[in-house]
Amino acid sequence: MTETAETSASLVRIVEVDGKGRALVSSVPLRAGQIVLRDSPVLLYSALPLLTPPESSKESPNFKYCSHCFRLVSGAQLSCSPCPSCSLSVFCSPRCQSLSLSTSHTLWVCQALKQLQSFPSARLQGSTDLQVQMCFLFAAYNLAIVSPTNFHTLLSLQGDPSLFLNSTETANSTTFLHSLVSSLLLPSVNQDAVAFSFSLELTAALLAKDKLNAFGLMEPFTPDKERSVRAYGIYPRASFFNHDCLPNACRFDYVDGTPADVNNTDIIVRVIHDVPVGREICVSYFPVNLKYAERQRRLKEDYGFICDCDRCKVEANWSDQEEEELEEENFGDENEAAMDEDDDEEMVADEYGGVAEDASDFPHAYFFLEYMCNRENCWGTLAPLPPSDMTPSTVMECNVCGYLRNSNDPLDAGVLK
Ligand SMILES: C[S@@+](CC[C@H](N)C(=O)[O-])C[C@H]1O[C@@H](n2cnc3c(N)ncnc32)[C@H](O)[C@@H]1O
Repeated sequence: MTETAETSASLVRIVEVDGKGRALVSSVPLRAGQIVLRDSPVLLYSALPLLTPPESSKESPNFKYCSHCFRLVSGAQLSCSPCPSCSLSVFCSPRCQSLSLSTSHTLWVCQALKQLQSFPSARLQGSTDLQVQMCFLFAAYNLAIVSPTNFHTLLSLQGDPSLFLNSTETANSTTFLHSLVSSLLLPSVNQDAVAFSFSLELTAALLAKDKLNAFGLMEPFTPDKERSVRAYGIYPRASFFNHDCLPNACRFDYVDGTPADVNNTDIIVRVIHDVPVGREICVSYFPVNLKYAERQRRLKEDYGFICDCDRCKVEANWSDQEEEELEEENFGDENEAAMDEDDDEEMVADEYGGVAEDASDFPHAYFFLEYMCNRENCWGTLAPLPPSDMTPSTVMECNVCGYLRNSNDPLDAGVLK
């Protein structure tokens, strides 16, 4: 991937779209596979339960990943010692440990973790969700201390405090988390620099920013396990991508990639097919195989909107039976997305990845054939590798399992890596 953040930054621009808020649209015609954005996180935090009893701390799920760069800690590194002070964090290298002291694992974070461990609250211990939210709040308030500018950026993202104060249940857990953070002795922060006053409202606002904008860095893919998240990150520029159930872009990360890569937690967004100038670039906020009702439920509950995309408009009219049949045909067994050869005739892509009018009852069939990974239990999205000299690559990469496939090969022809 040769494009830099600087060159790709000019490929998209931010606009306001009615009913969606800010959005990213293409400033130039884009070629399939082109990188439109590379973004680094302003903060990262573990998605795994924070608290484990001290006697079993070596087996803590958190110790699978470096607490700073979130790489899988493997082989000889398994003997890495946890932070001697809090014993809740582990680092994959002296470099990560040393960097973390001024960034992710400052004295305050370390002491706060230690205090939580020493005086555990039964409510916190009993809820993984609260532990993960607590982890986020540590990272967010720590950001206010180590980088007021990035803290401002976090506050500028979409997300209103009312999201975490509007029902008795959420207000109750927000109040609980806020009082826990309050008890953990935030060091004196230069209030002018960060321009915030520590309050329940602020904690609620931060939780809302996290809920609407965090990207998950997944645990390594295995076909026999559900997809699960190892860490969440806030990527401010990537946060401007809106959702579409038939996305024209998808994001990649290479967290466990080359050991020398110091930007291993960056995310890279590539368009999956050609996109004309002025078109909104959207990603899918979850795997594309989810059914209409499930997608609508998640978008409403997690992101607060009703999706009115082209795919939803079509699927809103499907009967349960039709949905079941199409589910069988497309998402049934591994490799069955190939469908019958006869069906193929109706699925002719136009130049921008859309399909011909006569497929109006299932205009997205082509999408699943072409851009959905057919490995068992993967449901990732495929995008071509970046073009070289604007010549599109024929190699498609899956953004979940990472496999590479030549798009000219039959779907069951196996993989390149
Ligand atoms: C990660 S942010 C995307 C950027 C956001 N539009 C902004 O102004 O910052 C997610 C939020 O954008 C809005 N959004 C995203 N996709 C949408 C869509 N397809 N239709 C309506 N609103 C959408 C929702 O408010 C959602 O909670």
